[in-house]
Amino acid sequence: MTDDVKINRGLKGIYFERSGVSHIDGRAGELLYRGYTIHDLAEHSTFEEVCYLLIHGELPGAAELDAFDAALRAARHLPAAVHEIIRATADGHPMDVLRTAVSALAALEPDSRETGAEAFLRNGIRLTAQVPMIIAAHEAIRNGRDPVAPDPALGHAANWLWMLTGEKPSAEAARLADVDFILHAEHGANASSFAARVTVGTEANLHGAIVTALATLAGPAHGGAAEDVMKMVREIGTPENAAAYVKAKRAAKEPVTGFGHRVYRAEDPRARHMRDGVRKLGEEKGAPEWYEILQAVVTAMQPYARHGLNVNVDFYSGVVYQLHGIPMDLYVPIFAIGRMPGWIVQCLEQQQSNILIRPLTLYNGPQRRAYVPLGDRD
Ligand SMILES: CC(=O)SCCNC(=O)CCNC(=O)[C@H](O)C(C)(C)COP(=O)(O)OP(=O)(O)OC[C@H]1O[C@@H](n2cnc3c(N)ncnc32)[C@H](O)[C@@H]1OP(=O)(O)O
Ligand SMILES: O=C([O-])CC(=O)C(=O)O
Repeated sequence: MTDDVKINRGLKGIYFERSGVSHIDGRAGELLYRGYTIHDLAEHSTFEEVCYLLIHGELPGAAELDAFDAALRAARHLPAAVHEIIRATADGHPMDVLRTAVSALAALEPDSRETGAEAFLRNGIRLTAQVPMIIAAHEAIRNGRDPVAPDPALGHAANWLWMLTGEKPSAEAARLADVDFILHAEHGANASSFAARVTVGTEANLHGAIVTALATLAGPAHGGAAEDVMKMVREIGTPENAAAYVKAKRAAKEPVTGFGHRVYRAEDPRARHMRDGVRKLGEEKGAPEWYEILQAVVTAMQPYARHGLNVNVDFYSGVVYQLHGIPMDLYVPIFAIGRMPGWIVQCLEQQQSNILIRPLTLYNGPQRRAYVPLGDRD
């Protein structure tokens, strides 16, 4: 009932906490994980190494990495009841199936209710290993196949492709998936990580926070964008149609998906790596037109770049998955595989200096008024 309060809708530009995990410079288009640029990590690192870095704060030594990797591989197990739940929900969107299965794991694995750093770490590693298993098992079951057992000889990305397709991936395909996971691993107070922190703020457990995060990631303004970009590319059909498509969207004041970001004003630094992936893979697979359509959209959006409207990470990633023959509805779940360490470390940070996250809404409903008994209402 106060008129002079400043409302920060969407919490735009508001710092709600300190974090030592990732640094985003939106104007420069720079992203650091624990001080290392995303470019160095994408070029030289593996997802397992990045998980260790994000969670423990330092790059691992060889023995530390081996132990971390062994723990991840040892955690590749799903209770039989989860396969039953996947069967029962197999016709649903993979993101709904994934969220339901993680929720079921909370009820099936007794230590999931434990809180505290040690429990978050233990459950976080287990969930990091289980999330790709759930997605791959769903893909097998909905196509009438039995889930593929994990291969302990394969790393995280290669094993996920193996479980998804039942075929051993090439080194290049495994590396591209690995880089994709690295690029999606962490991004500060994005909507899904913030939602996970809100859950932990109530002293809830990690499984609950990951369920919250999965629900939040699914929307098209966040992780769902890659799927929408692919739909857009299909709708555009040929590079010549891109300008008219963009013009119509702008005239209707609708967002062009894969563009825009709450923090970046320069190009999202992660996009560069995915752009290279689309170009190379498109040429390799004899399908260069996808890259050409995307670039035609970028050209058509050029006039808006000076307003800070550039491509984000998801502009190119959908087409990379498409070129790999991965169904469109798996694009958001793939983002979730990559984002696991980000969610875990944000939850750990939240828990280490916990506080209930509870902002205010400024009331603008009716003034105080007299209650009218049911029989006296019009
Ligand atoms: C991994 C990720 O989550 S990355 C984001 C993935 N999402 C998408 O790609 C969906 C498309 N993008 C969007 O909807 C938005 O850019 C968001 C939701 C990501 C960010 O939105 P906000 O930070 O709230 O920006 P906001 O909506 O205020 O946009 C600022 C201006 O840019 C315009 N704008 C923002 N995104 C777009 C877009 N994709 N296409 C066209 N115009 C856009 C807005 O219309 C607005 O213009 P105005 O000031 O003239 O009204
Ligand atoms: O930071 C954001 O708002 C969205 C994003 O790019 C991410 O989660 O990777």
